[in-house]
Amino acid sequence: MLVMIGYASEHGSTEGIARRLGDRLRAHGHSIDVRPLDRPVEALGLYDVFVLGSAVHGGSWLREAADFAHRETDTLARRPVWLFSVGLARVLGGRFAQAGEVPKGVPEIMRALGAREHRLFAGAIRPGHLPLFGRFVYRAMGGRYGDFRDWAEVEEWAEEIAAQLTMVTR
Ligand SMILES: Cc1cc2nc3c(=O)[nH]c(=O)nc-3n(C[C@H](O)[C@H](O)[C@H](O)COP(=O)(O)O)c2cc1C
Repeated sequence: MLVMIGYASEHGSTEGIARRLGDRLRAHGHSIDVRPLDRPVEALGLYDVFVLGSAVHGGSWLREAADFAHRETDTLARRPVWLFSVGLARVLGGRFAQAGEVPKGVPEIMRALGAREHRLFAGAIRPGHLPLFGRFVYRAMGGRYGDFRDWAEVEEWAEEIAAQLTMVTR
């Protein structure tokens, strides 16, 4: 299968997860293109399968990921699609978790594309990612800094997708 793994990543942690998913799926013999969603993708119709992910900012996907999903709905809806988000809600809990596991706009995208699943992965944050005032607010809300990505969980999900791909025919 020719699989496109598309990502929207402000500071690289979502890109890292996209690349790790790609490595695992490649090990199952699939051809993988890992591509940023803020650049044009040619010949989208050639892909058999899509895995699309975005960092979560302000409770939503980054604009380029949502724009891509809306712009390419016709093509994507004809293929198996898996979605993932990368955020800190689950890691930090409390007020951060109140926004929920599914970012704003993602349920609508799932429905429009007929996506098979949405996963929320833990991401990473450093003080330099936030403006000074943002750092102050983040600390006051009990926020912590670090790389919380759970690579075993990411690889497990890739294995689950790989298992389902054995049942996908073009
Ligand atoms: C400005 C900013 C806003 C963020 N807003 C949220 C949010 O609303 N919900 C959440 O779970 N994580 C939020 N995060 C955490 C990021 O989603 C997390 O750090 C993620 O790993 C970033 O991915 P990236 O490195 O690919 O950009 C925010 C981070 C930044 C820098």
